[in-house]
Amino acid sequence: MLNLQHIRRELHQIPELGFQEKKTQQYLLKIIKQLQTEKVSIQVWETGILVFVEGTAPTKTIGFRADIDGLPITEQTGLPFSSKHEGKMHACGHDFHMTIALGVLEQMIAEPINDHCLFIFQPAEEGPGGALPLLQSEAFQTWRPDVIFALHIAPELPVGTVASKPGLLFANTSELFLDFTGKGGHAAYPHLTKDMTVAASSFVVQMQQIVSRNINPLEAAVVTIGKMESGFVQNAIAETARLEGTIRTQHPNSIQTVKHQLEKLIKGYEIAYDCKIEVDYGANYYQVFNQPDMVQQFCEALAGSNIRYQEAEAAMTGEDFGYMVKEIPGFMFWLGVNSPYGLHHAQLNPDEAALDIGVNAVTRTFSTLSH
Ligand SMILES: CC(=O)N[C@@H](CCC[C@H](N)C(=O)O)C(=O)O
Repeated sequence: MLNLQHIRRELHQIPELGFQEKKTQQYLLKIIKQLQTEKVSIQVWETGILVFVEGTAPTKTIGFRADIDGLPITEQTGLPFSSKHEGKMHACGHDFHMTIALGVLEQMIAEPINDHCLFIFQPAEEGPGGALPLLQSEAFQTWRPDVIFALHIAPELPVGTVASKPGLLFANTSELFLDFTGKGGHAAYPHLTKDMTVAASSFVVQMQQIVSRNINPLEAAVVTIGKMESGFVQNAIAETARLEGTIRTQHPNSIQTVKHQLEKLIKGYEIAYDCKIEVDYGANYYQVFNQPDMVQQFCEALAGSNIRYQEAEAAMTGEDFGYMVKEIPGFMFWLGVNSPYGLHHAQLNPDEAALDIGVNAVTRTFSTLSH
């Protein structure tokens, strides 16, 4: 029987960024091949893996997706099994998602259900997005599921609790990268320069009015700058600056409204600060919209278990799984892992007791969705 805690800790130590998950892929393949029987087929796609388990009397294929990439965050948990990859961390729980998928795979092989099962180990959820190219790949078409589901850890929920809701669960997102170019010079002669630290700082503050003045307050939207870089020494004026952030909206059309306003602001800043500003929207994800009847079936799957279901609120987090449920009926749920530090925090430390809960919830869901 797989030791899930051990697997999670091994995966936790080797986080890799989107489409670089080579070690992770090798590790997963090693475990999957230990479980493989004549009823199990494997395909590799980029740095991801698809595992197909034949059903006993199939009428459809049920897909479960686990994302496998880490984040460019330096871990500060102090745990003995901390990341061995400098500057990278599983700070969004994908080590949990993979481990739970392996635990369920083991169960589905031991006790196959009527329908076929497809386990999708998907790269690059944090960016640039693996779900869309995977959906369009030949590998996926071979075993394209008829229904699909996924989970995400929830640090704020206690272990033993899961949460979901019919309809909108995760937001529409767009990454945002802004490059400012002005004119550098001596710190004592600002009048001879075009200072990009000042331009970019002012831009960060000004752009916060885009949402408050252009988006219907009843439709949530967020613009966040998570990283700001400019200059190289204390007594020189910065010639360039870079802002990196993200746009989140509850309504698909609001993303365009925010981008349109942002571009008007850029034109104004180029004139006011006599500079050039280039914008790049990076990866864009479609909202996760849960199929109501599948959420209902999820609740039914948990009946008689020790897992507590609660209604979730829509969140402004993004998920490229949204592209999958746009095309394939499906849903996503939150799994409580009880950590005082949240997602994308360098001290995120999910409770490993949630691994078994996750396996139980997903296994039950497979059985309920099967005819
Ligand atoms: C669940 C979660 O935290 N997902 C990420 C997805 C990131 C998408 C992209 N890099 C962006 O920032 O728009 C999130 O940050 O919500």
